[in-house]
Amino acid sequence: MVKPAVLVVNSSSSSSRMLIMSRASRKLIISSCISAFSLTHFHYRPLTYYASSSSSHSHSHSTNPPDLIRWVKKEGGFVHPDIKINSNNYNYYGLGLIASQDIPKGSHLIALPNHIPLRFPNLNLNLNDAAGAGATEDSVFNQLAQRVPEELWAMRLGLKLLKEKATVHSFWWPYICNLPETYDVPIFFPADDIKNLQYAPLLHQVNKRCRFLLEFEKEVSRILENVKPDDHPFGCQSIEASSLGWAMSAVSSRAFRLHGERLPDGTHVSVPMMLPLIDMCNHSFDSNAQIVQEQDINNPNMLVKVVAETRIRQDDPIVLNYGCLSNDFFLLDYGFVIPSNPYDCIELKYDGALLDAASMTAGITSPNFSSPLPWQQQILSQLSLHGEAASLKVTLGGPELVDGRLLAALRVLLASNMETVKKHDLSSLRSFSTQAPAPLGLSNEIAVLRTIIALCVIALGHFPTKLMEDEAVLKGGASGPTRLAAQYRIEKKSVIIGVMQNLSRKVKILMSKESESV
Ligand SMILES: C[S@@+](CC[C@H](N)C(=O)[O-])C[C@H]1O[C@@H](n2cnc3c(N)ncnc32)[C@H](O)[C@@H]1O
Repeated sequence: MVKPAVLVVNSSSSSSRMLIMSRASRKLIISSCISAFSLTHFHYRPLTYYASSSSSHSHSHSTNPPDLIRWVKKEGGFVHPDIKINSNNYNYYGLGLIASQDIPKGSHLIALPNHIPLRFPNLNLNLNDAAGAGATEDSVFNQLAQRVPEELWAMRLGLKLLKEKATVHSFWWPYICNLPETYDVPIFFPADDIKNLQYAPLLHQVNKRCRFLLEFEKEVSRILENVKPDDHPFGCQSIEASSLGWAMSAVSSRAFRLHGERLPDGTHVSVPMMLPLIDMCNHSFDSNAQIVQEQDINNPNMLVKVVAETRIRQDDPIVLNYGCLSNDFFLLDYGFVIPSNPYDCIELKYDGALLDAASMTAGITSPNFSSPLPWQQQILSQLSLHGEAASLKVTLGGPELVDGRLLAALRVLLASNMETVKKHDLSSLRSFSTQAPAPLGLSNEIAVLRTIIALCVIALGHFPTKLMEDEAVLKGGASGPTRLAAQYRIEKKSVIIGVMQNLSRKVKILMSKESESV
């Protein structure tokens, strides 16, 4: 079973695409629709790409692409006779796969042989040869790929996609023609809409990607400057940040991670790949199909297939679960937001002064989060919330509701005596179970939950707009990135409100238990 590792978005057609660095409030028009590259080499196609537009939210595929199902079958793949590509919900999810008849559970829907997926080539080159006289097309390509940090692996596979897009007789041309021409991911949002995401961890990621693309554009141009036409991986076309962004978004929104070669410890490396036709399936947490990889990656037979997990009724879309991801990942990589996403959460920095403020707001006198006692510091260190190796990122929301480390820290710091705390191990202090609803006593637990509720109030106050204002943006008919940004922040605020409501209910129950016990 594999999951998509990256994602897509698209929006309306537009004649310009922009990459924005919101932190510096700079709006950089990276290129006009089709840049003035020169087609100096016969075997290459122009690397056209289009920007996401701020005016509407619609996927943009080319108008008359080759028949993808026919191509997959011609290449030895299997496609169930009762599935077809559907464009009826085009404006919302883009294209998708749909059942034209009832399909029984367990049916094989699609199978792809080894040569159809698009993956990063295993070049195994000596990097010292990659520049200068000994450079070949592969070595130049490899040198570019080596410049991409591991965490931006989508860009690495994106380079391969751009290379194939530039090649006239590319084997993958029928697939590439079917890819959306635009993506609604935040790197293509106008500066104001990036700013309107209003949530620092996501803004940080968006800025990081934009900065990387702008820097990488320069590096690519430097590396390709003196490369001979025959060795140029992109047919002598200039590669701009916007085409790099297109490729990275195409991969991040459609790639799946499959098992690669087996390592000595028995595990497998995971290899991101683009899976033609399979990547036409849209996402649902309530999926009706799943990807199954049965063969070794080097097996020439069927590499990967999609199997019906449930009975699929006529006209139902065929949907995969892209993964239990937060809306940050869905938006950043795929360009959409899931309403009431059970995996969405907010990140906070564990900060003594902030917790003191929250605790005092909750009516707790003299909290000592900023100055924990030595025995409390010791436990905080065990929780990695104190000391040099501390990792201060904690979360609220999602399946855990309250980060176990945060919960344990609050319980310990609001505890009046060390002996009671020492009777408990860390795992019970971290746990939010109904069996042990208050490991350090009712009043300690009530103070802990009230502090978290106050923390939520502070977090909500950090958003520049109110929920009602965001909802008015949607009601006002905003579209494209403005709508997505509003949806995103509505969901983030809803996560916080959900945590507050849940904890308030728990406080009520604990208070009634407390009054019963008096
Ligand atoms: C793997 S592709 C699926 C095929 C795609 N719809 C197309 O037109 O080519 C993933 C993209 O489909 C769209 N998508 C998939 N599932 C979605 C969902 N549940 N809600 C909104 N958009 C979705 C997003 O644009 C996402 O980036």
